[in-house]
Amino acid sequence: GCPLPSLRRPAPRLRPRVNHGRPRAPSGLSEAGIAVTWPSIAARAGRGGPGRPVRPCPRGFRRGRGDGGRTRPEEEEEDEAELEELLGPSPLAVGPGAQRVAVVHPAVKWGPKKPQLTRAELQIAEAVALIDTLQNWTVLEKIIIPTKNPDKKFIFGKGNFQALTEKIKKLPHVTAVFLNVERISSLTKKELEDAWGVKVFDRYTVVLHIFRCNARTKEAKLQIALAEIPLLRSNLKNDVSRLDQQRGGSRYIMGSGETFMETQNRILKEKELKIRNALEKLRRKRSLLRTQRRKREFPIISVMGYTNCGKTTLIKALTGEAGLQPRDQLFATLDITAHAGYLPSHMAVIYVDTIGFLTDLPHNLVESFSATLEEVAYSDLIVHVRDITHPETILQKATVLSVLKNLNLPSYLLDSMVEVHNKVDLIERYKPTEENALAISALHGHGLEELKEEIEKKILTATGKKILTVNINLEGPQLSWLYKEATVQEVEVMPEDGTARVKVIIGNSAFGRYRNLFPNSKIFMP
Ligand SMILES: Nc1nc2c(ncn2[C@@H]2O[C@H](COP(=O)(O)OP(=O)(O)OP(=O)(O)O)[C@@H](O)[C@H]2O)c(=O)[nH]1
Ligand SMILES: [Mg+2]
Repeated sequence: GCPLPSLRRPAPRLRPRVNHGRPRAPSGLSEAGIAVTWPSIAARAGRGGPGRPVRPCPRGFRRGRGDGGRTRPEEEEEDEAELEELLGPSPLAVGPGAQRVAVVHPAVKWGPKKPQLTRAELQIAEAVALIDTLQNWTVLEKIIIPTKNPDKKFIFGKGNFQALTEKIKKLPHVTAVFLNVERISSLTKKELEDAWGVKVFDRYTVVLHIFRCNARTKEAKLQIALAEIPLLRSNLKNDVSRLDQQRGGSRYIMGSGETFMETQNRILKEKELKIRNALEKLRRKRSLLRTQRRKREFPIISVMGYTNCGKTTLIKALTGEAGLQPRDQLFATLDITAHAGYLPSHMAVIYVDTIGFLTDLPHNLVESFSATLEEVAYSDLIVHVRDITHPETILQKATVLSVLKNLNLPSYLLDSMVEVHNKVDLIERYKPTEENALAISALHGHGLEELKEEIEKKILTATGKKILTVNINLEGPQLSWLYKEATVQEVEVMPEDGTARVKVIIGNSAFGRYRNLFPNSKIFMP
């Protein structure tokens, strides 16, 4: 089924809490709208340093993503009404019912279109995984049909088509055929449906359906609605030309001077514009969020990788957040969500969970989601997670790297990327062949300490921060200055001489100012 969750109301603004003695919670982030989820501190007793009480988790943090930071409730209600309208039922929706599917994969036999890296069986396996992702959908039959050119209007040769039609007709329990090509025209779809007597879906429709079922936030829903527009447009063209053939010539809508086609096209154009505007509004809010993030200086780590490689599982393991739900599904995560965690030196960071990648992801869909991925440009580090047990792990890596390249990310982000080889619990004595790659099991928690060390090293380089210990006089202003300008991690008081050793994470410019202001303060570099 495909439940349609109702639109969530923005939560009220939250006030950040002052918090000394341990890393501050990145509270300001939730103010600006992104959901930052904060791991339970109680589960990390001992992290706060010896003898210091461990504070409970800051209250009021929302789980998942919402949209906050708005001021006028009337304006919000208007937006909400417009969104409800834009996100109403789609004519392209596949419907919630169960489907028993025959997967038909046209395998290219020869010629320039022959895929270099992917074998037909693996492509079929991915097609089956897409179907299995959908509740109530099952694969009854897998059929590979040789073809010369899958992009042609008629995907199969005449003989093949007849054989296939006979085969499908002999499968009485099948309710739909999933033709594993990127897209078929609505005309071809209709012809095939007439010939086979069942519904016919292409990759685009199936992926779109999965997205629709998994979308939780307004932004994801809007992006899906946007991805549907070109499909609606081409359907309209086909429908109209079919009508014209039947009736002979265009019809005018009474009194309007517009043909049916023109009216429908105009309506579509208006809808597209509205969706783009609504998305733009959400994005403006997010850029506000970015400035806030910058100001508060919480390093951001984007966790990326092929779908189902274990991104969500890894973030769950790194943040100890129980609410995260990794699923053995493709595109389980559709929305960018942020989650707070600590690095070994107690530095607070934000991990960003992202949408997974897929080879041959329909072009329009990638486009409608690339804006979401552009956010990655504002992170300090990318962690690339790979499912090292997958037979196509090398192709998957190539796909991810090529998508990342097309996002126009700053080169330092690509150069500093951390490559993580996940699911090593499934392979005996696994050793990465790539230099610098880290072997982990996100599920069983192996290799996570090393990973955190590596992340911390790179984050310190990326953000130009240092970790150091300074000696201060408790009567002087140093301690409160440090609390204000840097992140104080530990304060070790020496009562006999009224001083303290303070461990801080400090940016370059703040460090320069500290040295000017307190030239006599002793500094211990690590
Ligand atoms: N054996 C094993 N399974 C793992 C490991 N990490 C993740 N998995 C499993 O892989 C599946 C996918 O995990 P997710 O964390 O949802 O993957 P994802 O990359 O977030 O997937 P999408 O959001 O769909 O792109 C789940 O069934 C996890 O339990 C691991 O280290 N070992
Ligand atoms: Mg996920």
